[in-house]
Amino acid sequence: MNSRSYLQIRRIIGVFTTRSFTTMSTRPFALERQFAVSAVRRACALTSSVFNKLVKNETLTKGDKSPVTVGDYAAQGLISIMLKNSFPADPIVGEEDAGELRADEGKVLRERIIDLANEALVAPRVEGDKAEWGIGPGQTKTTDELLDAIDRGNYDGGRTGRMWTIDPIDGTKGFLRGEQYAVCLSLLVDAQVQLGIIGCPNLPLDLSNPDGERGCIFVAVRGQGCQQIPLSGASETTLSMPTFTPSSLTFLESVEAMHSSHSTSDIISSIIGITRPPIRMDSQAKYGCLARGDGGLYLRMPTNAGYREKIWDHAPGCLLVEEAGGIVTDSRGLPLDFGVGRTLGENYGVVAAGKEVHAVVLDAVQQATGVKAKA
Ligand SMILES: Nc1ncnc2c1ncn2[C@@H]1O[C@H](COP(=O)(O)O)[C@@H](O)[C@H]1OP(=O)(O)O
Ligand SMILES: [Mg+2]
Repeated sequence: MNSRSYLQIRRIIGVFTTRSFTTMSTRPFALERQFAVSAVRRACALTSSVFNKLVKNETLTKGDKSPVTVGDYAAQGLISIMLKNSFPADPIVGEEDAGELRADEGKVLRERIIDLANEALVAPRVEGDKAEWGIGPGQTKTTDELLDAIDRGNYDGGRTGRMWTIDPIDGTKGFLRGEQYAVCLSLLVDAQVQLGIIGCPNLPLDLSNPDGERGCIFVAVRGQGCQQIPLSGASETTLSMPTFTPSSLTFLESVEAMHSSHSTSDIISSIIGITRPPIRMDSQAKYGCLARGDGGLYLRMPTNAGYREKIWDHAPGCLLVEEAGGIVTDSRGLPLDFGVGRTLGENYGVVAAGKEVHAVVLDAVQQATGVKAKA
């Protein structure tokens, strides 16, 4: 075969495989999933670049959170621009708004953010990326376009319709320490999470081998299982939670005791008979780890009854665990309600575990906290 006819055959195969993926797929939310993987992959590259440029190579004064601020705004802007091009009618509940950046004092931050967002937007397209999503060479945006995109995250949420949630850098303290953080995105339809995805650039593929390969995306579509996709480009695997007995559980919990009460978890632990020390980790990476079988239990016990958990902090992770076979409720045993608005409403914490142990854990949570079961 001469090289010309070989190229023609390759082109035909290429066209056929692309079409079969995009138009012949009848799976619900197939395009949204393809989009979300692309957006989160790009945002993970952006946040890793922020870490390498602004955290690793600069001497920060203690408590300087500006790299997180830059990364947060740039990643939300990037995902929001992609959403505007892909699903222009869908509103967004995002963590950030551009108010501070529009003021004169925001000029330096603003310039850094525009540069980083544009760098991420113009990166070459990889398999699965579509030019019409506003990505690839030449797709730079102006300052106003980017600020407007960030501000599209101001939707109030609610019980009806489609909406996306974005948490561009969840686990900011972990991000600054060079530990775990996550880029989180979800699609809700009538207050039900239909698609959840979190990118964890620093997460070991195998927690028992912390020096091994790092970086993955967890993605779930309702009714279609939960998958882990290595950021290296290796093929995805479907996750399912193994069966645990109560005493063989290990807790996953926040590093920050202000975010989840370590002392309440200790009491629950001793009621259940758990002897292993907890795995402490920042961000929704905990939900991804739970879904793939690490630990068997994630508890988030309120430290402050007045704090309102945000929907972008739980919607993606919750679906990952449910699609891997687990159960996620609050301390009353009720499903998390994503239809209240931007928050989950009153704070009853989170109890996420395998279906065999969830009832036992919930009972221990209620004994320890005095929260009553509600039908
Ligand atoms: N008092 C609190 N209780 C629970 N979560 C909190 C509290 N304060 C902040 N958070 C949120 O905890 C999340 C990180 O959780 P984790 O410790 O599991 O990594 C962040 O999204 C952070 O929100 P925010 O980004 O608005 O500060
Ligand atoms: Mg968060």
